[in-house]
Amino acid sequence: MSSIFKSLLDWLRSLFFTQEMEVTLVGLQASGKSTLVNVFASGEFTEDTIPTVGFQYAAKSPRAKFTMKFVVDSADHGKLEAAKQELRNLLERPTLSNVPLLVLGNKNDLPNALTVEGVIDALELKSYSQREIACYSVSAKNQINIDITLQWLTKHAP
Ligand SMILES: Nc1nc2c(ncn2[C@@H]2O[C@H](COP(=O)(O)OP(=O)(O)OP(=O)(O)O)[C@@H](O)[C@H]2O)c(=O)[nH]1
Ligand SMILES: [Mg+2]
Repeated sequence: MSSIFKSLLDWLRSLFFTQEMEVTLVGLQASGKSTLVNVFASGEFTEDTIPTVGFQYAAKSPRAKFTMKFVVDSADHGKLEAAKQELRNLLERPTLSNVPLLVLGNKNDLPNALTVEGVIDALELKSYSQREIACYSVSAKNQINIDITLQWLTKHAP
């Protein structure tokens, strides 16, 4: 990674951590949630092959505003139907009706990964017309589009 790009990313990360917000990261098994949490917190990709039992907890603030991210393995085509259903079930909950949502198609470094348009289609994101949804294609491994993800989170902080 170039040093200018790295310092930009470090700056975004520091902005992000001066804000108080609560982010919930949801996704199917092995979509890369823990890896992303590590990348956001430390900037380092650590090969995380240990599945999380229960939930992983980074930091919490009492004044936190609630935002949500939904992680999809964009290279695992067999799981997209299940991801679509789980997302639909989640978004039908009345308590989540006003929560901004960012969908991340992770692992875009893999050769068969869907494009961002492919993720939008596979998850039928256009059917949620009443809700604020953004969708990015990212790679926790190669740190692709982690900058715009941090920007989105910063913008949605209180
Ligand atoms: N190629 C590639 N592999 C990734 C990426 N992100 C995560 N992985 C790999 O995907 C596997 C699962 O990652 P985890 O972060 O453990 O996934 P998780 O969503 O936390 O999984 P559970 O805790 O079981 O729900 C690991 O082997 C990671 O190294 C990525 O951007 N690219
Ligand atoms: Mg995990």
